[in-house]
Amino acid sequence: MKTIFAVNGPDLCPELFSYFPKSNVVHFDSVADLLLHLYTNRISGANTYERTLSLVIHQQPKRRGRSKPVGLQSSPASDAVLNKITTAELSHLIQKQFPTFSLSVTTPTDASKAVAHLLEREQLYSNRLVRVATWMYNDYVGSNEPYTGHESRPAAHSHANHDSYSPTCSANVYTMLSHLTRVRKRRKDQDSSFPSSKLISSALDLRKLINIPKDKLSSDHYWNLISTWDFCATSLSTSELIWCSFLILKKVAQDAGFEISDNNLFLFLLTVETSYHQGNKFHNFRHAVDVMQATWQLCCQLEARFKKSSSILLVCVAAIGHDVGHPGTNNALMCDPLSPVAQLYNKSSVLENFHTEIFSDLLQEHWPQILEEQSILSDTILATDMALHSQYVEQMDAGPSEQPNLLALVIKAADISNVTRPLHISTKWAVLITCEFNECAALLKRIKGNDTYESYMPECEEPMPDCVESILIKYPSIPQGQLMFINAFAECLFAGLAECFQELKFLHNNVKANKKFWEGKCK
Ligand SMILES: Nc1ncnc2c1ncn2[C@@H]1O[C@@H]2COP(=O)(O)O[C@H]2[C@H]1O
Repeated sequence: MKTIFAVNGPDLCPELFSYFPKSNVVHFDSVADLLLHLYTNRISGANTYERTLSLVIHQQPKRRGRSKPVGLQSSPASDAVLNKITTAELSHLIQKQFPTFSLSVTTPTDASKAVAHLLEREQLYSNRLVRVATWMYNDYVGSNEPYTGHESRPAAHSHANHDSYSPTCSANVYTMLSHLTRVRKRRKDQDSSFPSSKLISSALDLRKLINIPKDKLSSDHYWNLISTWDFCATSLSTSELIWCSFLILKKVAQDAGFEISDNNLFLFLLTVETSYHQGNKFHNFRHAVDVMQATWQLCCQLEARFKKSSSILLVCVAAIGHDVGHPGTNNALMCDPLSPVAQLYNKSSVLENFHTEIFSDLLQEHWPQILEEQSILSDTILATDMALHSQYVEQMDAGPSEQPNLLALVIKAADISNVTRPLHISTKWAVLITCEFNECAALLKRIKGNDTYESYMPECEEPMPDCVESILIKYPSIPQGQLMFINAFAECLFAGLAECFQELKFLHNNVKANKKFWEGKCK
């Protein structure tokens, strides 16, 4: 545990410092300052709040004197209102705004207990593979024994980390099950008694968090970047990714007549960003922005074919949320060994169902109007399940009367469109997915008990070289892998799309050109 955040000047008992150095306690005078600090560190990458366990010790205000729950108030001095929330409310707000953070909130009274508990877990959690296994399998603690699955665990043990919401001491170690459980509880209780995230957008000017050089902002720099197929999300910072997403969504929302203020749109995007695991090599916010930009570009090409102006907005929103909470693995690993989340979804489109449910909850809070077309959201996200790939390709081949839903086809194409980007961009995505595949293989080996967690050496940690030839020297297996993926999945999809929609012929031409290059490298 790197830091303890102390909010509102709590009395910290001396016992605490037998576990933890005093110098590592950071004090905040207000909840607003704490939130700004969390966002700033996350956006800059200084602390993702995923690799380590963090703790907030919150001094609850002495006198409240309010009759309504905070979430229902609209005070002009919102930051003052924000500062009056209880520890339970702060814990709830943080879990809602920073869903993937392993950040616990506690009272001064429970602080020592919480610190001891977190320190006990922390050493294990510092290993990336143990973290991923914990997210997926919930009760998994990274022992070097083979893991056999959720069903086979004794009941008492299987919920060891299933932290039901406890206001005073919730040792919040992120897991997919706890995320889903919270979302389901919110839906069931419709709990308006807890603070609405709107409290944050009315208290903070979120635009100020986006750190971008002035000269780039004042010109058409980002607008030019997002308006072409040469968009390269891998070379953008988190601030720039949020800014590009803001530009796209503001435009398509305006065209569709779906009102959202700039500050609420920033809050939505910040919450989407914190719903992705920044430490994943491929399935992270960067991939989400890449897929949304591709989706938007494809929609611009196909614009005349859409019956409703809201379609483009809905599919762009679906695209940015289509992988929220992704553990950086795959459905096969979710199902074998059986994870609790796979069990809940009956092993069917497990990750896609999970993303849909998590993202619907996020939209309910931040942009409920989008949920008026809930079926578009779920149909498009579910369409990204590669288990359905051949079904889509076959339907397209069967002729116009059998054609699948156009929006589903667009997001599906966008999801694997990295192989149709210009070669220097496509190669970078290839490296990232290859590193993620390698990590999955390493995890599987440890789950089976064939290697130890301690021996794991993370890959792709240094910056990637810029030119294709240098990348291939470092990652010689890329050409073979790309050829396999293009031959097995991508080429038939883009050929089918080109056949049905001549506007999308460029995708087929691009993938054929990239394939030729990879073939040349495999000779
Ligand atoms: N460039 C690529 N090379 C190999 N596999 C890819 C590539 N891009 C996408 N994929 C695979 O296609 C899948 C699409 O769905 P997922 O995002 O679940 O996971 C993705 C990867 O498994």
